[in-house]
Amino acid sequence: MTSCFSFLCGRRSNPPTRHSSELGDELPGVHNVVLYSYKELRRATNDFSPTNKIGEGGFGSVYKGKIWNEKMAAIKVLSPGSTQGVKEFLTEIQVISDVQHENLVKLYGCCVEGNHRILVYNYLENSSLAQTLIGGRHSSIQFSWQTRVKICVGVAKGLAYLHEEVKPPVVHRDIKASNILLDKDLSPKISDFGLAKLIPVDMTHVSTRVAGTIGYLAPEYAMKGQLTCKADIYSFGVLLIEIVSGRCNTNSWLPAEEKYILERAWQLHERREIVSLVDTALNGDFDPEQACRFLKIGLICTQDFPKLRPSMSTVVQMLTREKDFDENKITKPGLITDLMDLNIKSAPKTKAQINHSPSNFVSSGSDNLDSSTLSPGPSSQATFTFTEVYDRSV
Ligand SMILES: Nc1ncnc2c1ncn2[C@@H]1O[C@H](COP(=O)(O)OP(=O)(O)OP(=O)(O)O)[C@@H](O)[C@H]1O
Repeated sequence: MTSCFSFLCGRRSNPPTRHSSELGDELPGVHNVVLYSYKELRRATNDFSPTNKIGEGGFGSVYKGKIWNEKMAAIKVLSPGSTQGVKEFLTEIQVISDVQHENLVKLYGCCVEGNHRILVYNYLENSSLAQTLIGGRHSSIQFSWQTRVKICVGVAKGLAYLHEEVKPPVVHRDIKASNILLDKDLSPKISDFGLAKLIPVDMTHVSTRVAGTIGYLAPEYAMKGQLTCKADIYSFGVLLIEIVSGRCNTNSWLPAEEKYILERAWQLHERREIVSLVDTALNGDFDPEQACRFLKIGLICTQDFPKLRPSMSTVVQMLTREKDFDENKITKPGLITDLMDLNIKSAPKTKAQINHSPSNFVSSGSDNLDSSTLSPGPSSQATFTFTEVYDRSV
């Protein structure tokens, strides 16, 4: 047994079969991860039956299944042959095996056997925000104003924990609606840590190749590969406006001036009509002062200049009214259209290129990314990775 994992002994009355693993050599010092056998997970999912399939992402398929003590789990199977996926698999384990917070998804363990790479999480009954509130898919869940407030504050608290309590700080890099899962009480859990980066405490930023999801990408990160916690804060700002408005950040079917949610929010803010962005599905049943406040905090989080974006703990205080802000100081946010103009008009070709090969382009299920122009279509909410650009990953 060469594994460096420390297993969770004593917590289980009848733990799953444990296997020695090459993963231990790849991730020395990883704690608190249970190793499941492939046989056990096959049994749990009825041989990965399509009827137990609950989702599909860039990583591979996700199945529902009962693990050793009748506990329901979400079982994420990495597609065979995905090099990028293996990297994300390892990052995911490294990052979330060590952190615990009520607004972060819980990793129960993993399976590493032969070519099989599988992650096992706690199962969240109400799927993701992308499949329910945002994205226009059919869902019977009613998102009242109070539920939306709970979701926004919960996600903000989860991020504040990652940025300010975990050492070294963790930048998630892919905050978006499909990575916010909801439990049976509609409490939010941030998921998908495959792109996360640990920021050394003595560094102001790390330079890295760009990965994430168009529509949520902070301009300085998309253009220069400069990654700080402020990139997550930008993505959170976009998500916050999506939750209040009940719509996706980009919708090509809408008239030009309404296509991009951030642009729309800024126009309406300037006209002092931002309240009209609040989801009409609420039928007016919301606190207008609080809703406008949330939308303005979304604009503050997405300011073009990263220093103007508050820290996540400040965002939590702003959302919960513990801290005020001066709305006259809100300037134009970093807009996706400006970013696209820059990419198309001025970036050297090698810098603007996105490589489509499966090893470095991560896209979600049926989602389609028009990467030649960086033009976001109605369903361009898939995670992607630019290559050859800022290839100085830390
Ligand atoms: N712990 C979980 N509990 C319940 N459902 C889950 C869980 N994890 C994932 N899912 C479901 O599986 C879907 C796919 O998840 P996955 O994280 O693989 O991809 P994604 O975030 O949708 O896309 P991408 O890979 O582009 O980021 C989710 O949208 C969700 O519906």
